[in-house]
Amino acid sequence: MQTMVVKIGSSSITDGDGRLSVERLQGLVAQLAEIQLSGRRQVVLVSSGAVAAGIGKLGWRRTNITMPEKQAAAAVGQGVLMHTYEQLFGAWGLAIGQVLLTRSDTADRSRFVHVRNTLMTLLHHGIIPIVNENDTVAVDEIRFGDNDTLASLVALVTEADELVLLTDVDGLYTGNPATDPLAVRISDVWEITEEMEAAAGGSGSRVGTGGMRTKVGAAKIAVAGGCDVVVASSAEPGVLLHLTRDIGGSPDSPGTIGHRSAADTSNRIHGVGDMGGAGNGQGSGQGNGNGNGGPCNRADTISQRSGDKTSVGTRFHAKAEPVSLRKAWLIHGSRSEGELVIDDGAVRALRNHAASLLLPGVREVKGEFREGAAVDLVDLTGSPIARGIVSFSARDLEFLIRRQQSGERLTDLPEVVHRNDMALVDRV
Ligand SMILES: Nc1ncnc2c1ncn2[C@@H]1O[C@H](COP(=O)(O)OP(=O)(O)O)[C@@H](O)[C@H]1O
Ligand SMILES: N[C@@H](CCC(=O)OP(=O)(O)O)C(=O)O
Repeated sequence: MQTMVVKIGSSSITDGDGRLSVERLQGLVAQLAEIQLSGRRQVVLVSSGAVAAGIGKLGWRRTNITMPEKQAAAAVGQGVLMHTYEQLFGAWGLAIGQVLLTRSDTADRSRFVHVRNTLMTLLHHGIIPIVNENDTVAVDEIRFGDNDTLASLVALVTEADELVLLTDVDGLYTGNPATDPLAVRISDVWEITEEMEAAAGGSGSRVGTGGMRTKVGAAKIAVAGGCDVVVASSAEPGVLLHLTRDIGGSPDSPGTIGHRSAADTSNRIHGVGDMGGAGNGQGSGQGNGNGNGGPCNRADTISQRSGDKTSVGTRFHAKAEPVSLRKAWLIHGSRSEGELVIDDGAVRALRNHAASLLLPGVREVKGEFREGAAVDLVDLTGSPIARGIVSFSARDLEFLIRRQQSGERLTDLPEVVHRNDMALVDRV
């Protein structure tokens, strides 16, 4: 069965006063339950709202709140949130499981694997995982900080087919629609450009965190791993039902956004994805009905397809040749513990010949790390080339480099970073 990760932002589950709105949650849960129970998808929910729910429950005001107070509010609110979900999903006969994560849970490979096993086991038993950042313990160095990024990693971990980011706006616009009345919605994105990233601004609400910027960042991660991403409005009636009813329909109806057939999903992360039949709208932007002028021109250059009134939200299409889960994890999930400066010959070998990194290509070792750590491989100017799992500790590597420089011939050494344990930064 296909897996769909749905992230609901704080702005979508709170009322005008910033308090948790059970009514809004009810509508979304009803859709998720229908999707899960009909067998159309197995659902993973990433839900924000702990801080908002806590502040509402405690009667605090959001302005001038300190970090410990925010974390205390999350401690209260997470309970309120899960109690609410428990009741709402329970009414449909569905069980839920709470999964609270920090960045360090994905940075460490073995914890990443444990998180994956837990999520997969919940899914196997038909239990809906409800994921949030573990706000009460997360400090800056180990924080995702926004649930969009967290949701994209959850999509990678669960090898999801689709990540839906539900928010208070119906997609990515050519500018922030809260401040730019001429901004138009982009309906399909085949390649995330710098211009597009620049158009994505911060949060428009009092309760939201990352705004569109973190959603585009999340989309970048998920599409590299072979997962389609849709940014859509939670307020649109039946939005999730639209998105899941439609595999194989006509390209422009709300029901046709999905393009992956059930048969081609098994290879979605490890193999080559199939974009068959989904090539519509690729290329320059379509007319957006705005006539001439700035926003119109901007839309034409930054969107592959703008101003489409019929589709749901913005769909970021998965890369046709996704990287393996391990490589996606290396670049986006792991935390680098050091740096290897490599010479130009090694850069060429890595980039052009898919080679492993051998000792003669390593010029310098920076940082303290043990064998098996994730390290960045940078060129002589310091530009990042790749990240990989290193076979030696920093100390051993330095020792080997010194022996090599003194003229000793070192044979039969393992690769410093094996190709299978390496991801090039510009490919992921
Ligand atoms: N280019 C853009 N297109 C659409 N929305 C944008 C854009 N730039 C900034 N935004 C803002 O992003 C907001 C959604 O993000 P956010 O407030 O963080 O919501 P959530 O709580 O759902 O994560 C929108 O309300 C909008 O004001
Ligand atoms: N973990 C926080 C939410 C952080 C966050 O990213 O919020 P949002 O931008 O509304 O998705 C909470 O539960 O309040």
